[in-house]
Amino acid sequence: MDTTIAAIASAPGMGAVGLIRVSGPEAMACVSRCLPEGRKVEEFAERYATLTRIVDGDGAVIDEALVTSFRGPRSYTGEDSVEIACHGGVLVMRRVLERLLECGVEAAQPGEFSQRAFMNGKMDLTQAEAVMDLISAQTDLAMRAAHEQLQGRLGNQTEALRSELLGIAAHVEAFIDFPEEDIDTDTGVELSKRLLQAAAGVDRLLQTAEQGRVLREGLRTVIFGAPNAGKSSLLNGLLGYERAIVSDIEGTTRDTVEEVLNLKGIPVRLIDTAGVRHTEDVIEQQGVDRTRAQVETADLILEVVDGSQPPALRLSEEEIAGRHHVLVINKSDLGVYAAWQAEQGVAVSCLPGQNLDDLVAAIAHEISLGAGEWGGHAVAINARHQACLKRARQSLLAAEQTLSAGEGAEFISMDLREAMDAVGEIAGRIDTEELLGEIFGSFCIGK
Ligand SMILES: Nc1nc2c(c(=O)[nH]1)N(C=O)[C@@H](CNc1ccc(C(=O)N[C@@H](CCC(=O)O)C(=O)O)cc1)CN2
Ligand SMILES: Nc1nc2c(ncn2[C@@H]2O[C@H](COP(=O)(O)OP(=O)(O)OP(=O)(O)O)[C@@H](O)[C@H]2O)c(=O)[nH]1
Ligand SMILES: [Mg+2]
Repeated sequence: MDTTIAAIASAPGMGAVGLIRVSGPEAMACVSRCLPEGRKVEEFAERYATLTRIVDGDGAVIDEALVTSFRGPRSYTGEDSVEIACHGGVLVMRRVLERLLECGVEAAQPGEFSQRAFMNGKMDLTQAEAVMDLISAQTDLAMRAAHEQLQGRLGNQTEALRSELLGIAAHVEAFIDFPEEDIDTDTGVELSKRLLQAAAGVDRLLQTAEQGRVLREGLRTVIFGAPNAGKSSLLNGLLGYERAIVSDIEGTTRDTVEEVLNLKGIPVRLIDTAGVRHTEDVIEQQGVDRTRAQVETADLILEVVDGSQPPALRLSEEEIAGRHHVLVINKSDLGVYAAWQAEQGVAVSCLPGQNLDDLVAAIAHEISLGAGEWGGHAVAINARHQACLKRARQSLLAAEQTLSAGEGAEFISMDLREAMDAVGEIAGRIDTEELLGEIFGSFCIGK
């Protein structure tokens, strides 16, 4: 962290304005070297944009830019920082960055600005993660969840939990200091109650894992069915534009086609697949294999059938057991074949101009949208938080069992310490560089 780093912070590619970020002890000095003779960032009004030229080593102009300085600790990273808002040309930004590298800065690693902000106590780990969630959010609901986390909601909850555990541990440890004293019945009952309450708190957080995963990654929704059932037509109908090729030739879709649909705030990753049938065509067969693989990992299966025809190939009972599954009886405009009437499904038509509201409602129902389960939670944890919380729960339950079994306080204390470590890890009480590197390494450059 004694180096000075720089990166393009705006999206890759051309834009009206491009932002280059510089952070570290030499940020102002390095940027000053890129300015015309006599101009110094140190003399610019701090936190105000100043118009200046950026020049190369020979004094030739690279660009005209707005430069803003932030003196640490009052900056995003907590270090001295400078932002250069230059023209958003790919070449312009690259030239400015190259000039900075000549002037002594190093190219930032992915997530390095946020990692520094974390190291300098500007944000906890859940907030740093929330920054990335916010950037990658695809729906309002996902954005709101990221915002809650960025405000410190999850970090505050886990830190409160940790401090409760610390309180319990202090109580338990008092008995270790006086080995002749056993934990008396009243204290044992009280401690046990507090341990179980803490475990219940952990459980409540764990229950938001599924929602968190879907908000971050989207609900993997696979459109399955025989060739010509109208799967690609359904994809297009739900999206509201012609994403996939539709034709009356069986086997039109060969590879999977994926697009995100915003379904009442939930990002739904719709995956159109190749129609499943027996085929001698090796390429089509590969498509069919891909379809089968997609079905196995789907969060939701939309099984599309041609309702104007008698039932043929269907997913088996075993294949849909315990899965979110909606039967879509398509081509209802041609009349629904009698055998389908008895089935639990949604009759639709994917001809252009038809509305698919009934299907959207059925999907929403299937994933419990109607029950107000979405968006009601203040937090939605990610996979890393989930792993920490599972460890914490296990240790808490172990501590409670040790207590109930009347075993020594030092054993309870050990379990509690493990639980505290696991909970503390969520907000970033981690002492290995490696783990941090792994987390921040998945961020984007310039963040
Ligand atoms: N130009 C620009 N826009 C940006 C960012 C940025 O870094 N630069 N952000 C980056 O992601 C986000 C805003 N987040 C920020 C958070 C804190 C500070 C900051 O300077 N904090 C100081 C001062 C606080 C204050 O003045 O109240 C501090 O915490 O001490 C800056 C940006 C979105 N927009
Ligand atoms: N009448 C009617 N025709 C439909 C409907 N939906 C799709 N079709 C027609 O059915 C044919 C097949 O549609 P696709 O969407 O390509 O079918 P698919 O299931 O994707 O087929 P494959 O990609 O070959 O597996 C096309 O000619 C569509 O226009 C519908 O609701 N009503
Ligand atoms: Mg198709």
